[in-house]
Formats: sequence, C-alpha cells, structure tokens
Amino acid sequence: MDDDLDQLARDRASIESVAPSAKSKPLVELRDMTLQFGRQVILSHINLSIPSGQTVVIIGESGCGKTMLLKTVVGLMRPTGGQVLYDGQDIHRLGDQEMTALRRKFGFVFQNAALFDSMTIGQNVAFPLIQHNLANGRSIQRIVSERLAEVGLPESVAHKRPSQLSGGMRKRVGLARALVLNPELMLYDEPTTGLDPIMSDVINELMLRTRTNAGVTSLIITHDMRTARKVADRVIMLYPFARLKKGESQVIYDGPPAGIEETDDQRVRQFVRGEAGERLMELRRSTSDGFGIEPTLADDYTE
Ligand SMILES: Nc1ncnc2c1ncn2[C@@H]1O[C@H](COP(=O)(O)OP(=O)(O)OP(=O)(O)O)[C@@H](O)[C@H]1O
Repeated sequence: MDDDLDQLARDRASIESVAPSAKSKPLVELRDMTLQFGRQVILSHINLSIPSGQTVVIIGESGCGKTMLLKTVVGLMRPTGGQVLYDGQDIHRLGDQEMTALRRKFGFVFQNAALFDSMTIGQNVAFPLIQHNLANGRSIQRIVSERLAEVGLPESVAHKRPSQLSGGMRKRVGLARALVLNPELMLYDEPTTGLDPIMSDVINELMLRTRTNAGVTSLIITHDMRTARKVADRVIMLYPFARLKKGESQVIYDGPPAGIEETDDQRVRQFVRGEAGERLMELRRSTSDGFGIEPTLADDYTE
C-alpha cells in the first residue's frame, strides 16, 4: 500500500515537472483584454493566464481572432481595452527600448515561414543575431550550423536560397531562425499548414523537443487537431465575437486536449470533428435568400 502511494507520488511529481500546473507564476497574462477595429469587436474581455513552460494551442474558426490574440501578446497590436502582462509587466506601457529588449525573448514562426528571399538560408537564420548586434562572424557561423542541425537540416543548406528548398524545409528554417536567440516564449502561427502528414509530424516533434530541451513557453495557432493532441498541455478555443450570445465568454474551451471531444459544448465538438453543423443551416438560409450557394448542400442537410 505504502509502495503504491510512493509510486503515485513519484508519478504525480514527474507529471507536474513536465506539465506545469496552473499554480505556476504566469508568464503571459491577459486581463479583460479587448481588441476592436473601429466598431468591429474582434476580441472581447479575454482573461487568460499562461504559466511558464506551458504549451498552449489556440484553435477556432477562421477570422475568430487567433492571430490578433498572438499579436497583442507580443506587442504588435495594442489592445483597445484591458491589459497584456508579460512576466508581470504591462507590455503596452513599455518604452521603445524596453519593448525591443522584450521582443528578443520572443521567437515567431510564421505561417509561410516568412524568409527573406534575397538572403541565403544562413543569413536568414543569422538575421536576429545581426539585427540585435549579438554575435560576430565566427560565432554567427557556429550558431547557424547548430540551429540548422537542431531542426534536422545539413550545414550545406546555409548557402542556398529559400526558393531552392521545399515548403517543409522552409518551415524548419523559420523555426531555426525563431530559436536563434534562445527565446522564452515561442509563437507559432499555423506551423503545419500546407505540409504533408509526415512533415507535419516532423514539425510537431520539433515543437515538442523545443519545449522539452529548452523549457520554453509556447503559443501555437493551428487548425490541425493532430498537432493539438500531440503537443498541447492545454487547448483554448476562441469563438467569433459576432456569433456569441450576450454575456457569453469568447473562450469556449480551456482545458486539456484529451477532454475536448467530451465537452458539453456542441460548438467545440463540431469544430474538432470538422462538422459544419449550423453553418449548413446558414448556407440553406443564404440559398433561399438567393446568395447563390449550391442547393445540393442545403438539400443534403439533415439535423
Ligand atoms: N488591420 C485590420 N483592420 C481591420 N480588421 C482586421 C485587421 N486585421 C485583422 N482584422 C480582422 O480581425 C479578424 C480576426 O483576424 P485574425 O487574423 O486574428 O483571425 P484568425 O482567427 O487568425 O483567422 P485565420 O484562422 O483565418 O488565420 C478578422 O475578421 C480580420 O478581418
């Protein structure tokens, strides 16, 4: 019995060392954060607390505000209400120099890798080091080789141009560049979009490795539920503000990936299963309104 309890305690300790609990100090905190463009509300009264070391996957339908959320977290977008705190500091109150220093702690992996076409791969990966004046010629070369090796690319690609690489290789170069300053917080915007299932899994493994080896905190936007299930400690689902009922929270799921299929919220279940649900009703309505949607869709719909 005591042995069982000891084993349970050891299991729990090892689980907690891998998956930080909500009790850890938040690295990123959104307090009542709102973002509007003119009168259009994109994000409304969002409250989130992300502990250091956690990997959070953000899902939700196109246009619900996932990218805007990421951009406000890193100070690229200023919220129209509420606060964004990083390590306890309100980032939108920082001066230019403090903001530049803070941005060094962030690593971005953009959807299309966003490499500079006119530069070699080596120059692309080295770019943040040069931009922040953080290394000289020899050490730059060494760091670039190390980072390329970490994402499974040979040193020989350093002399190539982005156009000479496949989409999967370009994504890995984007990841190598994002890691070059040893970031505390990694932000990925649809890191596996457009990749075949094998290459998607390579990227998933690299994200997992980054988290395990470097202990970074990660925010990942994805439409790929395999990525969510594989890498997330926590999944957050956003719902478009315009579709909410009065007083509803825009975060309609916040929990472990394992629980997402069992949630009571039909909107969440339909999303993760890829079911169109009430959207088909809307198509039917717009068809009868004469918006030219193929009638077969509406005719096939059964509730
Ligand atoms: N500069 C801007 N001015 C006005 N509206 C904007 C601006 N940038 C984004 N939006 C609007 O904000 C909303 C949220 O955009 P966002 O890119 O965050 O969506 P998303 O959930 O990331 O979508 P996707 O999954 O398609 O990438 C969209 O309706 C978009 O049209």
